[in-house]
Amino acid sequence: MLLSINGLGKGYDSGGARVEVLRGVDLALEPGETVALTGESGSGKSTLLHLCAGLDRADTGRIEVAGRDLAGADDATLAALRRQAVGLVFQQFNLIPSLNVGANLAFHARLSGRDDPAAVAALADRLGLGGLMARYPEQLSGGQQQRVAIGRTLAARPALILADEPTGNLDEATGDAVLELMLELVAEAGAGLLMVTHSPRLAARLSRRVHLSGGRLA
Ligand SMILES: Nc1ncnc2c1ncn2[C@@H]1O[C@H](COP(=O)(O)OP(=O)(O)OP(=O)(O)O)[C@@H](O)[C@H]1O
Repeated sequence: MLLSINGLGKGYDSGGARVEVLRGVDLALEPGETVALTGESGSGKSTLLHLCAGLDRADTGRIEVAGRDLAGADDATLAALRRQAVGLVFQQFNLIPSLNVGANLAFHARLSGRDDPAAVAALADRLGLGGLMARYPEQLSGGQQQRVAIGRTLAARPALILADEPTGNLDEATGDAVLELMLELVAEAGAGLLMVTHSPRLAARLSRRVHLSGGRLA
């Protein structure tokens, strides 16, 4: 099992009151599965993704990534997990402005100890970025920047990819093309994907859909 979530609970203190956002979330994701996570604004989708990435800690329940329990893990273990097993793609591309495309692509692979220049070059070609390696993020279109962000994540070869509306910033045609490419590359890598989207149309392109409502998944 790549991702295993049982009875996950998370709340926040907000203006003196406690708001329980997740109230017993269960989810299992196998390698190679792509799961769309839908839910109304404020239902807790980003909260769930952050917990899966080890960026925040749950109040109750269990969450395991590639067999490692995140609840009991110390900060160093969580940081290592983020470097080696989990890849994140956000709506904001979060590219490093002072690095060119080639260096942005290699950055996470280096951090995770999987820097392989030939593999990065092949990935760049697949993403249609081969001719843009010397450019800087500000010299790219939104769709190109998001392809770099996806490539940077995939170059580190994470087992689990967490994506928060990865095409939310792009026009429909560009977003569709970028998603198609991402799904192809994720499938080739045999990785698992959990992707937040507001779009039922995009959700239908993934192998399964789960809906977050009232703090639980259905
Ligand atoms: N750090 C925080 N402190 C207090 N409340 C928070 C915090 N983070 C999130 N919340 C609250 O938790 C709820 C869930 O937020 P979250 O961002 O997970 O929802 P979401 O489903 O991703 O929403 P959207 O689709 O609008 O991005 C919201 O009511 C939000 O205001």
